[in-house]
Amino acid sequence: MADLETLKKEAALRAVDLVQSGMRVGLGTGSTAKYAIEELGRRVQAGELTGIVGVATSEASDTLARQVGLRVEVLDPRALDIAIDGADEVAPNLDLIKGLGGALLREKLTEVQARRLIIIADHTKVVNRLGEKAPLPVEIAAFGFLSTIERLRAQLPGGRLRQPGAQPFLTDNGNYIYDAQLPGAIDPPTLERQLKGTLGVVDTGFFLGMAERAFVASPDGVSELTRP
Ligand SMILES: O=C(CO)[C@H](O)[C@H](O)COP(=O)(O)O
Repeated sequence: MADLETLKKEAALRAVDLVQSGMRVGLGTGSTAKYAIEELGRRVQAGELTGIVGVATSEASDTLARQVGLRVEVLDPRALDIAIDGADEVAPNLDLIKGLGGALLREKLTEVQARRLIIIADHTKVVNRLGEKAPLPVEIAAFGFLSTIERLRAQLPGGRLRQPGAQPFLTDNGNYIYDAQLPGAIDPPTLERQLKGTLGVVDTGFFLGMAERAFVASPDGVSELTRP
């Protein structure tokens, strides 16, 4: 049976097939998006794609993209033709939870400007409802974070500051992340509005109504899901 890394790569390659010469491409973050960036670099180096400009959603993806020979520019107000990224959960309507890799803010800032957001994932990321497996990452300002967490705990009690070691995890934007377990019955748009209205919250890992399609790889092959 194909291992998860093989599946991630298969999904990534399908998404890269949508990229054409001259496109401005949003470059996602994470172990699945990595395969898409590497393949884009390979096609550019091989001369199969020309005039590609990448806009990276994290410092890590920026570094990788340059290493594989992609031209990388910062995000400006121009639209991106396409963005390719992974996800932590993919709901049947293609609403997503993202941000376990910690890049949610730059991902959202970038991908909201993409004409097409293409998600790449292995089959373990597909869920019936958001929050089924993954926590919802909420990026919060480092200043006053204990107060912000108290406000968040009043809404989502089962959560914790992301702290892999002695110090809290620091995002590329100098912020912290609160990983919130979601209760069973939530309405993502309502919760998103509530959280975004909470003092100290910068953004959430809900990506609602943004993805156009998802390539999901399983041992049976790659299936293509589109937004209903
Ligand atoms: O949102 C993300 C990073 O902020 C990633 O896209 C998400 O965590 C999926 O990562 P992976 O492909 O490594 O499972």
